[in-house]
Amino acid sequence: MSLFINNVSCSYQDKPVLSQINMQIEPGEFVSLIGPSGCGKSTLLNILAGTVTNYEGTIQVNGQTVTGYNPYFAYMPQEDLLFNWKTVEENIQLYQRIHKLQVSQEKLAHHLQVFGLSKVAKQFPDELSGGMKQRVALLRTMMVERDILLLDEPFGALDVMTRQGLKDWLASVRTQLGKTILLVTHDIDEALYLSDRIFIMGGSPTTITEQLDLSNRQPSRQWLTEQGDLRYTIYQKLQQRN
Ligand SMILES: Nc1ncnc2c1ncn2[C@@H]1O[C@H](COP(=O)(O)OP(=O)(O)OP(=O)(O)O)[C@@H](O)[C@H]1O
Repeated sequence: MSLFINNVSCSYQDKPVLSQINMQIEPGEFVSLIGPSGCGKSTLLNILAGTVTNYEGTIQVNGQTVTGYNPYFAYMPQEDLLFNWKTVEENIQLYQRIHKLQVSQEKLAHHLQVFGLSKVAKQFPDELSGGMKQRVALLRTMMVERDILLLDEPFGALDVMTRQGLKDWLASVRTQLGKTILLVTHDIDEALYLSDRIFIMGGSPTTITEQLDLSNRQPSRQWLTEQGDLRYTIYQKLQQRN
């Protein structure tokens, strides 16, 4: 589904945080949102997810204006928030029930396999590595069957190697997911590796200062090592706060 964010501005207690944010995201696109800490990235995701409502501007999904809680977005917050007393499978099923969805055992088994989680389906989250737990959290979010995934620093708490493994994995399954994905990250390499486009946030109040089109790249670790100039350009833009 397409997502248009039109002139979105938001303040907390009269202090402007976001100003005139404009983004046009095409169906199936993977875009990253990168910006300095505290610039309002989570606020924007919360506006989309319907939990922050005091904003100006409009959000459109497939040309329809949406407000508040709506059936288009699945939101994965920074922490995995899994229940340690439920197995992997039960965590996913419980989340489905909370969202009033029914999922067949067959479909669940298929998704567990795509996510490389079949062997741990009967295990408890605290028996798994951090990377595996994040996969469970991502699968749980994805199975809510919304068309647009909002991922807020999903790999933020992981060590470098686990993080790289998950990036490789997400790059390999993203086509099978068939979703429009908006990823918030602090990590320039993560954004370069995974995205069709990168939106850079900056200024005070925050707006979109730049967007980079990477849709013609062939993402690989080799490609990434050759992107020194691009990485430096993004880094410089992130330093320009005003
Ligand atoms: N509920 C709130 N009430 C008042 N101020 C808030 C609230 N939520 C966020 N803020 C402020 O708004 C600004 C943007 O916060 P937000 O969490 O959206 O930024 P962020 O870019 O996601 O940060 P980070 O990268 O550190 O996660 C910050 O200055 C924050 O302190």
